[in-house]
Amino acid sequence: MADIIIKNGYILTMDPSLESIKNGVVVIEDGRITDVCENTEETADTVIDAQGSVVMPGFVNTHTHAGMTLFRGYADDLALSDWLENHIWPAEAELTASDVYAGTRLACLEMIKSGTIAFADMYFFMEEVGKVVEDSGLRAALSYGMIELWDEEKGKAELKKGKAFINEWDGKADGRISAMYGPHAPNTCSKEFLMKVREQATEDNAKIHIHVLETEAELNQMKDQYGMCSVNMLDEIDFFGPDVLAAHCVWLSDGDMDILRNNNVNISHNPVSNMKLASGIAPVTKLLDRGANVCLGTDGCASNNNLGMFEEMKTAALLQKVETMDPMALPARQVLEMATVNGAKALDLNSGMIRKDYNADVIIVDMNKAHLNPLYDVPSHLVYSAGSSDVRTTIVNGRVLMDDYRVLCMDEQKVIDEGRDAAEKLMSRVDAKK
Ligand SMILES: N[C@@H](CCSC[C@H]1O[C@@H](n2cnc3c(=O)[nH]cnc32)[C@H](O)[C@@H]1O)C(=O)O
Ligand SMILES: [Zn+2]
Repeated sequence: MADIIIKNGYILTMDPSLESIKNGVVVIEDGRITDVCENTEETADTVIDAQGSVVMPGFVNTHTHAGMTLFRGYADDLALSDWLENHIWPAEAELTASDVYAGTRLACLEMIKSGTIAFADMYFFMEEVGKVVEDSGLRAALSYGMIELWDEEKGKAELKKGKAFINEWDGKADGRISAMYGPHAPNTCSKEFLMKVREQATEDNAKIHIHVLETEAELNQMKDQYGMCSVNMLDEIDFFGPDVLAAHCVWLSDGDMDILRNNNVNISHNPVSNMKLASGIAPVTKLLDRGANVCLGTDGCASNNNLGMFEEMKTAALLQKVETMDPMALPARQVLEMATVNGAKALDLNSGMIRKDYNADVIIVDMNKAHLNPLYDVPSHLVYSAGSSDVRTTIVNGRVLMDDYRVLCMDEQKVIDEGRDAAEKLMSRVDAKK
């Protein structure tokens, strides 16, 4: 007997070798998908009727700072350097472990409710993030964000923290958690420090998560300092590889794109954050045309201001169209791939498709809504019309985290209340320092 059978749904497989099934069945056992078909004789403990819904792989959010939910709407409408240096960093200086715990729980609740099954995170107090991910049932690739600022002693201490986190957390929660090194960016970490991180990551067989060329200011700073851009500098020190997840990559030349593609670097595009901070427009269409693995992230809640992947998909599609002045650029199906298949590839997850032997990381999207009717084309609706609140069921590793809009893995109201309380106390400490 299987654990779960989902029946009567439109199965959007995202599997290039298996077309979508109009009225199909997904069978789940021991955390894996064991069958995807039109009909089954199989029985299960739990049978989910997905009538009028789309059954699809859950989203992979490849760049966020989950704990930053506490700064949602705190400092809007500012440029990145002013925003970070004068608002976010002073506030983050007051963060405690329990704040990050509360903020990350709020983030996980939001992600489960909006159909995200895995996320890549870079922040402080990552042990707290690990605990939240372990309990919530989600998957995550976690990194302690290391900022060195050309201070050798600070660099040593940061690398030590990064390594300790990896030693303790990589592979935890039945393999749902992986740990990465998180050197913040080429303009907050020296070349020497980045070389050390690369060496250490190779030795520990750990991946690397880093911000790259998010702003024009970074590009200019790099040119002044090294006489070349971040991508060239990182290439020169042999930093790149398929184990690198580079967030943003906005200010790329054609040569930079070739370098990223040739080194199989995973690129997290975060269009809402890039638009809100007026960082610029990443050349996503050109990267995808070259065959690069471009995935999708929301960035933190202070620059977005939510973790919804539906909104991120729509924004990505619209932004490329207006950037290239080509309405055919980045069509719905391709954006969906970025948010599922490509994200899973970047984090090395056996997820991102509804396919036999893949992880049972499945969401059910309710199409019986005014804004989703009539329905001609499923990918089109998912990208251009649907929203976070249309997700009715979220399953990760074969565990139902949300069933028909009811969150089962945490007390929703308590998580909201505790997030609000933590933010209020944090802000009174920040105000007292002013
Ligand atoms: N150990 C470091 C913490 C780094 S966590 C990662 C950092 O990235 C910051 N961050 C969030 N969004 C962005 C972004 O879009 N660009 C650059 N940094 C960001 C975030 O606020 C946090 O300070 C320290 O002691 O400061
Ligand atoms: Zn970021």
